[in-house]
Amino acid sequence: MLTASHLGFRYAGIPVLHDVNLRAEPAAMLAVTGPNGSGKSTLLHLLAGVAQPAEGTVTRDPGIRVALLPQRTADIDALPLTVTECVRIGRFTPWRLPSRRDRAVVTALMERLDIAHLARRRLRELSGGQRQRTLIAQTFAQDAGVYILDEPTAALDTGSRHRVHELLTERVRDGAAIIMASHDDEESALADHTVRLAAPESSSVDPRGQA
Ligand SMILES: Nc1ncnc2c1ncn2[C@@H]1O[C@H](COP(=O)(O)OP(=O)(O)OP(=O)(O)O)[C@@H](O)[C@H]1O
Repeated sequence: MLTASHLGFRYAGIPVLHDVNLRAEPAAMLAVTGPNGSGKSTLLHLLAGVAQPAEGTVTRDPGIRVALLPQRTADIDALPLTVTECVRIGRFTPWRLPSRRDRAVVTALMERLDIAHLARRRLRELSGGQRQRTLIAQTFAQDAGVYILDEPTAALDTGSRHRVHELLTERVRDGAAIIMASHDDEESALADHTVRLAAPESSSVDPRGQA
């Protein structure tokens, strides 16, 4: 579904990723792990196509839809969106009004992620975990073939975490590919495969880690 070959990336000449190779298969989950600063978010941006690699290639199957849940989404807080409007963006098609199915998908996800009671609240009025659940709902509203998730449950309590994990497992069962950055060993254990990124060069943490 999505393949990365010999990926390399630098910020202002400083190398972050070197020779990273991975493949996202249908009906499988891939965990991306590694210490802070090892380049997990950078790698996910390259895979989603929001940044271009300095070396190597990312290839996606023709027609495949890729949904990205970034770690930092400060821009969206500036918009005066309600929770429902934010989730509905996941179904957004500019040339038509939301269909009955769009509304049903949005409602079901809001109930699943326990944000239905917040429907009319603005994003900036939410707690960190409520906001994260809203953005997860927006991502899963997209009916994508590949979901790229950057530490999706980092801000969530145990109950919410389990809800998200159930959703991930279901999407995989339905044939999606999931690529997920995570610091949590229990969460990474849900994955079928793991890519571990090496510690940044200035750090002495786990120098064996190699993608
Ligand atoms: N926009 C940027 N400009 C310059 N350097 C950056 C930029 N974004 C990230 N970096 C640097 O690139 C390296 C990798 O960052 P990245 O956010 O990809 O790591 P990460 O593994 O996702 O970290 P964390 O676990 O803390 O989320 C870090 O050293 C970081 O300081």
